[in-house]
Formats: sequence, structure tokens, C-alpha cells
Amino acid sequence: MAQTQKKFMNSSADDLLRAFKIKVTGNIIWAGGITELILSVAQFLLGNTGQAVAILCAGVFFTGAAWFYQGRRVPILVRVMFIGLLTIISVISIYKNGTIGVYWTYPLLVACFFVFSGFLGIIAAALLTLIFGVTAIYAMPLDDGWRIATTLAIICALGSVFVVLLSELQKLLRKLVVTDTLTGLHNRHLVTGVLEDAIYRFRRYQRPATIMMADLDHFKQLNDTHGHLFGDQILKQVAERLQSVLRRNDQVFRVGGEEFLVVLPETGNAEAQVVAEKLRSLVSEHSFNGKDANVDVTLSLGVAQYAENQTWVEWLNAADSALMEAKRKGRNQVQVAEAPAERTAEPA
Ligand SMILES: Nc1nc2c(ncn2[C@@H]2O[C@H](COP(=O)(O)OP(=O)(O)OP(=O)(O)O)[C@@H](O)[C@H]2O)c(=O)[nH]1
Repeated sequence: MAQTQKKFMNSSADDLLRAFKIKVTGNIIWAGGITELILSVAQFLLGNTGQAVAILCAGVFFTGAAWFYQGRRVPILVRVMFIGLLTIISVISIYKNGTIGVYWTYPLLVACFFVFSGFLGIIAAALLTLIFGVTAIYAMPLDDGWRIATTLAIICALGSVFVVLLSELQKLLRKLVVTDTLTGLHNRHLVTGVLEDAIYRFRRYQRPATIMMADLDHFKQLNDTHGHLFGDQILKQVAERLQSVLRRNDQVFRVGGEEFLVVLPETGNAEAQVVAEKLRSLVSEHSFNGKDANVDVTLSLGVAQYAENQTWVEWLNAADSALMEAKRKGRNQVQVAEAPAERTAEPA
């Protein structure tokens, strides 16, 4: 069981990206908080006691928040407060110190793209550009004010383009991570989510669902005889044939070298058995055309309908055991998993 769980429990691209974003936002808040602590000392030394106390409070709050939320998502309210407070400090600084006060606006503008995700970052950066630009024009000679407002707007525009490109790249990466490049089918990364959805629908609406584990027979022999590239061509054609029979809402995954998982929502054992037979005969009864030869390939399948109180690992194991049984009984056949022994629901 542990092996099945390990095989399918890969972190998804989304999980990895989420963890990365949490780390970046946390680090920015750390850096911002510590910078404020240092700045407050500088303000004390300059004799600006009021400003120093305000910055010190902000510094203590944000280093505390960064420490408290380590490894977790920092709540939006804290992030808004972080950017908001630094914006107020920067505006006061521009107003009081003129050009010297502008320096902090640039890193703050860039930080918006990291502290808020996607379009929220663009909106925050645009808002800050407007606030700083207007303050600069108002508080400085017009020549300086316009220059500062323009450079801030350029940074905002470049950052926004970067965010849009990054979100496109993210979509592409996600697609690549969940797609098997040889067959174009989904790979195992989406399996857990799809099975959990099916289990949810069963528990909530009593909708049946059945899975099939399908494995090509003696594929090693085919590879050894015709070569790996030839084997690849056959795998592609098998994937096409499997898809040609299935319904739109059925899903096929390539979960191993020559192993496929088919998920049939709204389908019970009897109906799934018919589909499995169809898949088996579609593969076994028509030759495959490789580059240099035509070959006959057979397919073994294990079918398992979801049974109450099963976990997704147990469900997969049931289909896997049925597949093993099909292999053991001579291959090129369909085996249906035995219904699991009655079990009472585990306490929530
Ligand atoms: N061409 C090709 N072969 C692959 C790929 N992934 C795995 N294989 C091969 O698939 C074969 C699987 O061999 P086995 O696990 O022994 O299974 P089998 O020969 O099909 O035997 P049974 O499953 O018991 O019928 C190995 O030779 C792998 O190298 C792939 O992407 N392309």
C-alpha cells in the first residue's frame, strides 16, 4: 500500500509554486521588517524621534509577523498592512526630504509584485506608482517630480509585463508537469485529485465510479526485439486507441512505462467490464503498425468499482491486484476486483 501511495503522491506543480511564493513573501517581509528596525535607529540618531518610534513599531510588527508565519501563507491583511505602512512612510519621506526620500519607493514598488500574486500585484504597483508620482510632483520642483513619476511608471509597466509572462509560463509548466510527453495523456500527477473527486461524489451523491489498471503484456520482449523507439511508437498508438473508445468525461493516465489508469465516473462494475473488454479487444485484435514492422500486442486489465469507506490508495490497490490476477491467469484478459469485506465507517 505504501508503495502505491508513494507512486502517486508527487507534489504537484501548483504545490511547489505555492511553497515557493510563501517563501518569497515571507523573506520580503523579514527583509522589510529588519530594514525598518535599522532605519529606526538611523532616525533616532538624526533626532527624528517621532518618525523613529513609528518605524520601530512597524519593524517590530513585521519581523514578528514574518517569524510567526514562517513556512505558512502570510494573511492578505498583514501583507496589505506591510505595503500600506511602508507606502505611508515613503510618502512622508518624499514630502519631508524631497529627492532623498524617493529611494525607498523603487524597492517597495518591486516588492508589490512578490508580496501579492498575479494581477493583485499589478494593481498594488499601479496604485503605489500613482501615489508616489503625485506626491513627487506635488512636493518637488516639477522637473524632478515628472522624472520620478515617469521612472516609477516604467518600473511598474516592466514589472506588470513580467508578471503576465510569468503567469503564462506557469500555465505552460503546469501543463508540461501533468502531461506525458510521449503519448500526450495525463501522467500520474493528477491521479490523486481525480480519485479524490470521484470518492467525494460517491460519498455526497452516491454516484458510482470505477477504475481500470491496464498493462501491455510482454512489452519488454517487444522492446528487446524491435528496439525502444519502436516500443514508443506502439505506446503512442495504444494511447490513441484507448482514448478513441472512451467517453469525454472518462480519463486515461499513463502511470508507468506500459501501464495506464482509466477512470470512469458515473460507471459501475458491470458497465466498466464491458468497456474494459472493448479496450482489450481493440488492442489485442488489431495489429499495430511500427516503422519497420507490424506487431500484435495484448492488454491485461484490472477493474475495480469504488467501495464504501475505501481510501484512494485501497481503491487503486484493488484495481492493481485485479490486474495482477489477469496477468497470473495468462494475460490478455479482464479481471474484476472482489468487493472488499464489509467495514464500518471510521470515525471522522
Ligand atoms: N519503448 C518504451 N518502453 C518502455 C517505456 N517505459 C517502460 N518501458 C519498458 O516496458 C517494459 C516493461 O517490462 P515489464 O515490467 O517486465 O513488463 P512486461 O514485459 O510487459 O511483462 P508483463 O507486464 O508481465 O506482461 C520494460 O522493458 C521497460 O523498459 C517507454 O517509455 N518506452
